[in-house]
Amino acid sequence: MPEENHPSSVNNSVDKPRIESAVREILAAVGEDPDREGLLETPARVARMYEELFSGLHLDPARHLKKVFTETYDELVLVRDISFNSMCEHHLLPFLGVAHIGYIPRGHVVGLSKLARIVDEVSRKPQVQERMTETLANLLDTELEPKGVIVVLEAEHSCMSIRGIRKPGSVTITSAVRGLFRKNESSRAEAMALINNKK
Ligand SMILES: Nc1nc2c(ncn2[C@@H]2O[C@H](COP(=O)(O)OP(=O)(O)OP(=O)(O)O)[C@@H](O)[C@H]2O)c(=O)[nH]1
Ligand SMILES: [Zn+2]
Repeated sequence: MPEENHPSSVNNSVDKPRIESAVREILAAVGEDPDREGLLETPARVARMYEELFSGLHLDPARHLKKVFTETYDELVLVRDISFNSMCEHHLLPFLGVAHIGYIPRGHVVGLSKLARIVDEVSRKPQVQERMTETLANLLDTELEPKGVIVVLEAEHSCMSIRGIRKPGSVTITSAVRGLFRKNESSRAEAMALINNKK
């Protein structure tokens, strides 16, 4: 089977040699010696790391939501505390946290793991937290056509923790609602209470 069709292969759309030469340039530009022993393999490591961290650029997360199960259940389904890490597009530093994904089915449900799979895949690209939140909400809304969708992300941005304003511990919360959650305040409040009801 060719590598690009192998299910376990990371996509090969990332130009690793190009990343390697760019990383050598950065090392030289900051005053390092890219040829010293400890740094010799660094450009190749960074290239492999970016291939992993940006793999979402070349994947379609909607494919995880194509297989559904017919169910009459039409109350809230909520998976809370799905850990994720993404990359801030302004500084290329990670933002890390948890996603809470809820929806009210309309005749069919999706496997619970698929909600975590789409969080993983959507997270693996340079972006801002607001867009990641909207992307997840739109994906669920379009693919599942549920009665409602709620997505809440809580994350710490390392561009705010380790540089610049340096406020470790600050948490950014974003939310996106669709359908019933947009119109119905009590449904939204119920979902938010479950999300916030942390043990
Ligand atoms: N809205 C939003 N802003 C983000 C996100 N990630 C990082 N930022 C912000 O992006 C902004 C970029 O601001 P700039 O003034 O262009 O860059 P900067 O001089 O490095 O900013 P400072 O971080 O304030 O030093 C900063 O305020 C970051 O905190 C995000 O997911 N959403
Ligand atoms: Zn940033």
